[in-house]
Amino acid sequence: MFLKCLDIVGFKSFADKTHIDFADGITSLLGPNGCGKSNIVDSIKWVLGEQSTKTLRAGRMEDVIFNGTDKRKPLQYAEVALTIDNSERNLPTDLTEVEIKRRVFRSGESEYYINKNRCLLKNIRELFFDTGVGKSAYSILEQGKIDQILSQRPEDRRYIFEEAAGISRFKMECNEASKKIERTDENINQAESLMKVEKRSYESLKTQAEKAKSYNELVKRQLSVDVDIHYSKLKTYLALKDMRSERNKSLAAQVEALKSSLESFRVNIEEEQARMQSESQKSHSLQYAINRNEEAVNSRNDKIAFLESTYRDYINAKKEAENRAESIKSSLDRDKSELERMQAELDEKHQILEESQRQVKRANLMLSDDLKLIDDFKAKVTAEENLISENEEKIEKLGASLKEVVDSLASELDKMMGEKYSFKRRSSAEKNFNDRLDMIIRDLKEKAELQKSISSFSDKIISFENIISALQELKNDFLSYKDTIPPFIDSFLSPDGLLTKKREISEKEALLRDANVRSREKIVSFKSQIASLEVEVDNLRDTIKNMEIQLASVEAGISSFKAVKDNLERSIDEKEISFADSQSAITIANSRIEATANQLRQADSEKAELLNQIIELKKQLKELQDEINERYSALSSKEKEKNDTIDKINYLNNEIEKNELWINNTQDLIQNLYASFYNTYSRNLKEFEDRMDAELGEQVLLENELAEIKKQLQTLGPNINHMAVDEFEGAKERYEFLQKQLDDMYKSKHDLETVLAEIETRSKEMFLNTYKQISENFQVMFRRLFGGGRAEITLQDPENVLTSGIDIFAQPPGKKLISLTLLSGGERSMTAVALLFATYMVKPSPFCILDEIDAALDDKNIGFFLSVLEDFAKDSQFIIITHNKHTVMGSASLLGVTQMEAGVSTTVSYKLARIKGEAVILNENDNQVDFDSEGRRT
Ligand SMILES: Nc1ncnc2c1ncn2[C@@H]1O[C@H](COP(=O)(O)OP(=O)(O)OP(=O)(O)O)[C@@H](O)[C@H]1O
Repeated sequence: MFLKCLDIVGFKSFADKTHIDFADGITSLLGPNGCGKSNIVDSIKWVLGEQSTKTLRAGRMEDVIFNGTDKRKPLQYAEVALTIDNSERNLPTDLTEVEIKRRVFRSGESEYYINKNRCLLKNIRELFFDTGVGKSAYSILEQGKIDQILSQRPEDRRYIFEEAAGISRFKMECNEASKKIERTDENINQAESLMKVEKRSYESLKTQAEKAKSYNELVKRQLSVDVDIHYSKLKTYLALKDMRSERNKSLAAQVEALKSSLESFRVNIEEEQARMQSESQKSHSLQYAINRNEEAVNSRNDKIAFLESTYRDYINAKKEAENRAESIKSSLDRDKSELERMQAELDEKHQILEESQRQVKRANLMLSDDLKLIDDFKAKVTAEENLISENEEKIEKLGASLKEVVDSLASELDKMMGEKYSFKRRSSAEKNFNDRLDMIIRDLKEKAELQKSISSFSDKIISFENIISALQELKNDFLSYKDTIPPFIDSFLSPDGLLTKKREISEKEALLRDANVRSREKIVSFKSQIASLEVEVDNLRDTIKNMEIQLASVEAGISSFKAVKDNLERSIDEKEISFADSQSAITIANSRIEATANQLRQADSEKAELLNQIIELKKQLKELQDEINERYSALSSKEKEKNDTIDKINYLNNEIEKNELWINNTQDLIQNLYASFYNTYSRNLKEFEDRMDAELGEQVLLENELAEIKKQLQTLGPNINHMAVDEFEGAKERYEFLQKQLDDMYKSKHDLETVLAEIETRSKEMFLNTYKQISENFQVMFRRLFGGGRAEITLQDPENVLTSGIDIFAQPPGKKLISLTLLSGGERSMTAVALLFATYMVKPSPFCILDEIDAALDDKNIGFFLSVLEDFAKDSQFIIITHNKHTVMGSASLLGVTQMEAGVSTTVSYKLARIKGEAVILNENDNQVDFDSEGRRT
């Protein structure tokens, strides 16, 4: 088996996803006209890469997409996937199963896949090269193709032979090689015309380049000679410059030496001047010291005079202080005895004051005690009053409770007693009881009287019968009285009873009222105590007031007394201070007298010392001035020497400047050399520094040579193409490149032609070989299909087998050998089938789809056709679209195509069976299918 299954969606009438499994051997595809059988064939062609819309029976490629029905909308894309069993390696790949898929969208975009990998159409075509399968191979044979095979254009039949010969690939390669040769020819032509142009410019540039080259060489030589001339001059300038520089160096060294000696002069002079300055400063300071000492002697004289007058003043001051101290002392003694007396009086006054203060304090304490007591009593009164009002509140509440209890008692009584217990009844019962008791008492009294008399009349017997009966009646009276006392009284009297409550409330109320009475009594007593205390308080306040007045007057007396005393004390203090001052004045005067005497002694000795110093200083000053005079004459001679040296340095510097000028001029000449060189050659002379150390020729000779070169350059003229050398290089490169390219192209063309010739030879061989076999097989197959007759194929142009058309001649049994056009429809089909099978015999295709090629065959020919088909079906897979019942019955399996919904194709499974010896078609439910409704002819 080669074709394994087919999955279609959206392709032509197969709107829904449709999966078709293919079987081995012959499979008949059956169904009514227009149900979509050929669409299955189209889908296989399409997935194998068919690009011709005509072959696909479509106007445009978009027409293969389901374009909708009355009920369905058109789809946007069509997709067909064909799965191929490659276990026999019919396809050039190691995969055992290959799925090729093609998808097209309404936008025109197409996609190809091999085993789900996106690929190009080319890849699919290559997969099927020389397998007999493919868009233009002979694996799919429709009625249209029969016409093509048998058409009047013998060239159109070649593809069958080429496919069988396996030269399709070679043919393609030949085409490609031819195209390549054509392209190479075009390229060669282009390159050759380019070459012509290039050669012209090559030769012209060559001449120009040679001229440019000799020009360049002359210029180079000119440069080299001129470099040497410049360097020769440069060397001279540099030598001159060096000489001047050297001279300047030695002059500068002399200047430096003079400068350093000048410096030492300067240092010596400065040192000498410094020394002289220090010595003159010294002489000044000596003079100054002498002056100062003389001034000091004068000041000592003044000081001594001053000290002597001061000494006298201090003696007088001492005497004054002693007199003052004596008078202060006597006044002080008087004041002190007065103060003692005043102190004793003041102490007494203080004692009186303290006593009065104590009394006031006591009275105040008593007053505060009384006030405290008053406050306590008032607080108690308030407490009792609060108690009373609390109790009254409680009494009020108890009164309300009592009223409630009395009201309840009254209503309870009223309720309990009803009419049974009346006052009247009770009054009468009480009256009866009372009367009865009075009667008994009376009776007993009588009996008692009688008893007394009995003692005298013992014969008389006292009868108690009457008393008993009276008591009996009393008991009855009591019982009837008791009946007037209602029993609920007990419940009233019980601990929870209303009467008990009433009594409790009354008791509480009585207790509260008693308490209030007691509180009121207490309040009265507290208030009387408060009143008496308040009287006492008023008295105490008056007393205190009086005492305080007294106290104030005592205090005032004390303070005025104290003021007098304080004054006295202050006067004593002041006098004591004055006395102390006088004392210290005496002491100070003593010490000052002593100190002044010392100072006088000191001043005298200092004066003597200063006079000695003045003599010594004057001697030193004389010596120093002699030395200064000596130094001054030495310094003058050094100054002269220094000025001489400065004059010499100035002269040398002048010389150096002159030399510098020379050097600068030489430097300018050197720079001019560089500048003139650069101006002439646009190059830096320094580039040729190596010439500096070279042995340069004589300058005159060099200049002659330069003049000669310039003459030669003039001869070459001004028209030099300076780019020519480079341009010539480029042109040469291009020329050589083109030449190489041309050589390559000639070679590649030659190679291609060789390959083409080889392919053609090989193709020719293969074609002829296959052609021969098919030709032989065709004769055999024709006879077999026609049951005799003769047929042959011939090459129209045996010299050019690869392009030659192929003629077919057929002679059905009993007829003459005639051209195909004269054959009947059935004969044409048979002939085409014979050719197809003849080809199969040489190169069987792994599958073959035959679309109604049996349509024109009669039953006899169908028999021949089926017998041949069965033979081939052993090796190949055949799918036949047919309306012929015999073909259907000769198939191994059936596949039905139908349209349950108008315009939408689906597949159905059918199978063949024999019922009562007759071949029938059964559907999936084993129901017999009427072939005529599925097919066309019986
Ligand atoms: N793009 C399309 N969308 C929907 N239907 C299409 C499309 N292209 C073709 N068809 C329908 O497919 C049908 C043709 O199917 P097909 O030629 O396969 O029939 P068939 O079974 O081979 O018929 P017959 O036995 O007559 O040869 C037509 O009815 C046509 O309208």
